[in-house]
Amino acid sequence: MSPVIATRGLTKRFRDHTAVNDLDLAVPQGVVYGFLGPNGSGKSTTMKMLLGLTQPTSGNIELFGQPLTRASRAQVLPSIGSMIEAPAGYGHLTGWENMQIVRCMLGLTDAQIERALATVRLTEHKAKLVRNYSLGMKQRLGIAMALARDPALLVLDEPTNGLDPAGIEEIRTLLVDLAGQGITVMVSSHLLDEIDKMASVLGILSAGTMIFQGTRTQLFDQSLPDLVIETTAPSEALRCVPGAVATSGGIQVSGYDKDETAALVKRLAEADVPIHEVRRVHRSLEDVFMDLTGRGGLL
Ligand SMILES: Nc1ncnc2c1ncn2[C@@H]1O[C@H](COP(=O)(O)OP(=O)(O)OP(=O)(O)O)[C@@H](O)[C@H]1O
Repeated sequence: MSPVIATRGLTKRFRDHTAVNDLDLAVPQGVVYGFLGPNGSGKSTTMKMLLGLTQPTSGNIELFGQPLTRASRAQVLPSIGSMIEAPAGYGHLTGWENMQIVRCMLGLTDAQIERALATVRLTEHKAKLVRNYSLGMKQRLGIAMALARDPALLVLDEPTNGLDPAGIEEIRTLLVDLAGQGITVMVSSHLLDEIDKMASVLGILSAGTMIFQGTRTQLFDQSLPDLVIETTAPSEALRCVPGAVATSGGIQVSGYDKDETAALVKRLAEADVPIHEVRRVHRSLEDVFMDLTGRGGLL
């Protein structure tokens, strides 16, 4: 199946600054795609280009297998719900009144509005003024606005921004549910933790460039956990293993694959270094990111 979003060489320059550089996105159907990167890495700019809100400097965009052009825009965009930057909503109107504006603009029915509010669990708060909503409720109203048109694709820019852990969990559950119903969800965040728990495919941006795209497992596969070798003779072991560092009870070394590990163990054994244990260090996704970004860190 062709991806719901596919870009080739997507690039956006603002004067002499390249905000998005040669991006090849591939967002499969029916997944939560986590679009991750630090502030200023180009996530919003990319999403705006996908929605036809800003023109790429170069490159191509395909949505639902169709090139995004001026001519195809009117056909394709109604299938996409979006929330870019701060959630929409007039504070002096109620949630319901805000949704009515969306209904009128998009020519929707009251039933669609009711359903969207129910999906984000705002039905019982729909008569409240939006300025009295919590941040989480405002975010959910923004998502309801994006959902009202029954989109096949949702594009959400930082929908968990500023939420407390319970609010994040609520949005996470909602987005995973929507993907379960076949809606493709592209969601950006600058926080690794928020994305990791909901996305099955990750795209990671750093300074406008995609440094990784794939599943979480593929991400882990790209990174080799450090090896820890327990020995009672760390000084001898260090002499045999260039680049190793001493740890309590042994030495630690990075970048050894399976074959290299076997050769290393053989070398240590031949040098009569007593080996009590050889193990991989447990790694968090955060560690893997650190590796990818050259220990400079992503976030
Ligand atoms: N209209 C614009 N004119 C000039 N530069 C811009 C414009 N929009 C974005 N930029 C620059 O492009 C880069 C990428 O910005 P963008 O907002 O896409 O990043 P982001 O990853 O979404 O970050 P954030 O989470 O902070 O919004 C930044 O350096 C930003 O200053």
